[in-house]
Amino acid sequence: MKEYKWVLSIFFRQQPVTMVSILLLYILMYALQPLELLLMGRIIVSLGHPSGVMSIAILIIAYILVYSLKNIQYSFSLLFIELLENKVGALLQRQMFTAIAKADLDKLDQADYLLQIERAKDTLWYKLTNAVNDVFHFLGSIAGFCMSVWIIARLGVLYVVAFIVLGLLYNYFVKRNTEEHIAVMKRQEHEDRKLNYLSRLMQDRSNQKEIRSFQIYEWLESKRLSKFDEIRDLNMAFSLKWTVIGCIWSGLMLGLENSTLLFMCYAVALTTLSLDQLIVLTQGQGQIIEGVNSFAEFFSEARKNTIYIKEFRDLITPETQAAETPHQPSSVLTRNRMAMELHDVSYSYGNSPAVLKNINLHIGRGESIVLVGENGSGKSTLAKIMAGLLKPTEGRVHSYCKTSTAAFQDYAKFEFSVRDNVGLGDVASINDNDRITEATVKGQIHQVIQQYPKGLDTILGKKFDADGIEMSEGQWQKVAISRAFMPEADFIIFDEPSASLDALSEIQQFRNIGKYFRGKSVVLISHRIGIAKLADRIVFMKQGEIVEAGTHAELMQLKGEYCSFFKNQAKWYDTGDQVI
Ligand SMILES: Nc1ncnc2c1ncn2[C@@H]1O[C@H](COP(=O)(O)OP(=O)(O)OP(=O)(O)O)[C@@H](O)[C@H]1O
Repeated sequence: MKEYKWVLSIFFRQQPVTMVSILLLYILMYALQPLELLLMGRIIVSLGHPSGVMSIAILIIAYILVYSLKNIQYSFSLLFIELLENKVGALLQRQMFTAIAKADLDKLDQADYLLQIERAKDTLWYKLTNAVNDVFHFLGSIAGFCMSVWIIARLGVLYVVAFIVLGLLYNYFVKRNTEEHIAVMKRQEHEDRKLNYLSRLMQDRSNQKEIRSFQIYEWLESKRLSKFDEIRDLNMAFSLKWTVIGCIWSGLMLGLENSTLLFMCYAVALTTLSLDQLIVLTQGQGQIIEGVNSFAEFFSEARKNTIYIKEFRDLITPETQAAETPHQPSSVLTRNRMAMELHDVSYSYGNSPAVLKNINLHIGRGESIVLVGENGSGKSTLAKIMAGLLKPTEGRVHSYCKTSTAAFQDYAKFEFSVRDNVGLGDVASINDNDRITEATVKGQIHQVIQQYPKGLDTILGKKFDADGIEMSEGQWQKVAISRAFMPEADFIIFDEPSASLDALSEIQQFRNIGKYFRGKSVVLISHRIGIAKLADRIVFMKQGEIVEAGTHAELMQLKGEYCSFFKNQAKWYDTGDQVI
């Protein structure tokens, strides 16, 4: 119920007038039901006295009025609910995407977090307004239930007790069904994600090359089908079991309900009950049972919804940051000289062993550093920590630079215009043609864009625009690099900015980085060892640790890890060039 309170407080804060209006409409709707019952009883009594034609007419008009009011109320409450859904939904959706944008990057690879996002999306559009709707129904049904009990109690308290017992028996069924449904739901969600993944695999363009070349369509399809069958069987088993139980239970309940009806008919025969009272009682029986049922259904739905709402709430609630280890504030001199300091930084992805261990690194203002090391030695992880995309599991990072920019090997491909793709590097200048053009020159994609008839307005990608341009991987990378040239940054991170570039473009790219970022702090990761020679300092990493650091000459003289790494790579290239 904590979650329901949270949802209601959000909705009441955002849309107080709409919420109060819906609440009043619901109470009115439920209170009108027993009123209908009363009027019906009165009409039947009046029919036995033909002299009161006028009073019968008034009663019938009142009955029609109440009936119409109920329908009008229903239509309006639907309208208000839709209004709530759109207004509050939009706000919460924004909060959800903000939370995702702020989450540690590592989380976006974790199954639990991805499932949480799926549940949150579901919650946003259905479960939240459902929760509000359910609460209103619940409050309304309490009002209706109380009125029905009052009407029936006047005919005999025993009837009220009997009808409530009948309602409770119905609910035993609902309770058991809910418990099992929750278990099935949880299991199905995991399987659904796997099924969606397999379906996406087969429709995603980037996978089609491998799927066709290796002819793995049948294998994938059988995997998808078997997952589909597994989910279907899970659902069918649940539905079948509860359909059978439901039939038996309904049969039993019908028997019990009819027994009470027979008893009431017997009372009419004995003239202890009048005909109009019998009608009021049979109607009232339905309303009381329905009332008890709606209470049970409310709690059962609440149990299911709570799971989702809690996930949504956890997702949009920022994590409380662990208290930072106190440290000596850096002196003004340090701040003026340093761009970034890393103290005893370690990092683990989830519960896996640490992939970075006790990294201590100081990067000076205007210094260029190249991170070198074998695959998996932790270079990209370190770059992401420097860029603030990952928070160190242990240790501290101090950045003394105001603005930074980065280009990563797994760059984003936005299916927007060239202008947007490049301009997003500095959103404030997204319409500044001169700056965007300048960035494309630095990123070496200007000449290609010039050939497009729509120039900077050319849409990249064909998913949403038939006239869109499909770029090659290297061209896409040049667009990503151009983006990194947009901001006036004083700290620059390039994680393999040339992985997809041809050899000449690659050499030019490194020259451009040196030329346009002269005087700035640059951290560069590259597998092309020759460019390391151009850096002020080379940092060699192995198994998550910095094992050597120094200039190319110093490290070659050391004849350690870097020296043998360099020699091994250099023998495959013509080392006569400045850049290998
Ligand atoms: N999202 C992730 N989740 C779990 N482990 C990861 C993740 N990304 C990287 N790793 C692990 O962290 C270690 C370091 O990876 P990282 O990408 O930082 O190395 P790298 O030196 O940049 O490698 P490469 O030269 O191949 O790009 C690897 O063992 C890798 O398996």
